[in-house]
Amino acid sequence: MRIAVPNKGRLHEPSEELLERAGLHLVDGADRQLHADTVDPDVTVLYARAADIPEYVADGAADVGITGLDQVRESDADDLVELRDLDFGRCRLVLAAPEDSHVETVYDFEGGRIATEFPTITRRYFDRVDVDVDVTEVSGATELTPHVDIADGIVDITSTGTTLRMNRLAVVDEVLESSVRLFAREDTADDEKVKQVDTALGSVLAAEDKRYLMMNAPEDALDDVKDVLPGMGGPTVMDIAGSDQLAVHAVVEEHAVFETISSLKDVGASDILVTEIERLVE
Ligand SMILES: Nc1ncnc2c1ncn2[C@@H]1O[C@H](COP(=O)(O)OP(=O)(O)OP(=O)(O)O)[C@@H](O)[C@H]1O
Ligand SMILES: O=P(O)(O)OC[C@H]1O[C@H](OP(=O)(O)OP(=O)(O)O)[C@H](O)[C@@H]1O
Ligand SMILES: [Mg+2]
Repeated sequence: MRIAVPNKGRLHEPSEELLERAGLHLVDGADRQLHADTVDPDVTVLYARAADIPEYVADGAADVGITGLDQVRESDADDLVELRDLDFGRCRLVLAAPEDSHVETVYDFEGGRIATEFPTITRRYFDRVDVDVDVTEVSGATELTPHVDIADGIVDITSTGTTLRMNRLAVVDEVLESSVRLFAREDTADDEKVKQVDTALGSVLAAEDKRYLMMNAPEDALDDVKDVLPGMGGPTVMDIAGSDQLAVHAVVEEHAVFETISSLKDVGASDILVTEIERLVE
């Protein structure tokens, strides 16, 4: 079973980090540029350009892929199914025009020229809104093209908005909201190994916004402690040898930790520990 992962660029490191955190540790090999073995002898990692990954999965060179939704939509690859939003590489594909142009809506582009690294998505978008434009594919520095009379507008990626601002471009419309996805082919999406990898990656995401709370509490405070802990399936309660205190463990939403600790102290809990959770399989 092969996982295609971006070989460079901004998605490379976070993708590898996610695999590591999911327990799919990469084993050092001679050519980590091309592929890497993992601790699971049945799972290998194949490195490819972010833009090529959908095609690799569609062709069967890999069984699952990790890349941006923009790349999946831009590719001609059919029969791909999205398994999971991996919640990084968040960006927007937007239609933008020079700030000083008279363009206000997409309809003002009728008969105009659009430069983009995403010609497929762009043509599909203009077809949908029924505006006739000439789409030119460029391979970088898209933001410059309206200023050198190559285009009247662009469709490009933005996240902080800095690049658009620096190039005096204003957003006219949003074309696509993107983030990194785990995807497979239709015919392999239900394979046991594919599901295992999906579950492992999902377990990292599920744990991210949770914390594990451990505390001691007097027996007669247990009901109050339970009331305070929203926890998943109630807290775990254990006797402490030679003590009239109980040990109470629970999983709590990260955003609720601050308030929960105050309430726990109020009802008599002590020695409260908060720890991160590596993975959580529900
Ligand atoms: N500014 C950004 N913020 C968040 N995600 C982004 C941003 N720019 C790109 N991405 C996401 O990362 C993916 C890959 O972009 P990246 O810049 O790493 O590679 P690239 O420029 O396509 O690769 P190459 O260097 O091979 O041309 C994009 O398709 C998109 O999903
Ligand atoms: O809204 P911002 O935060 O400014 O991000 C948007 C920029 O980020 C990407 O470029 P990248 O940095 O990947 O450089 P590249 O053109 O070499 O791909 C994208 O192509 C935009 O140019
Ligand atoms: Mg880039």
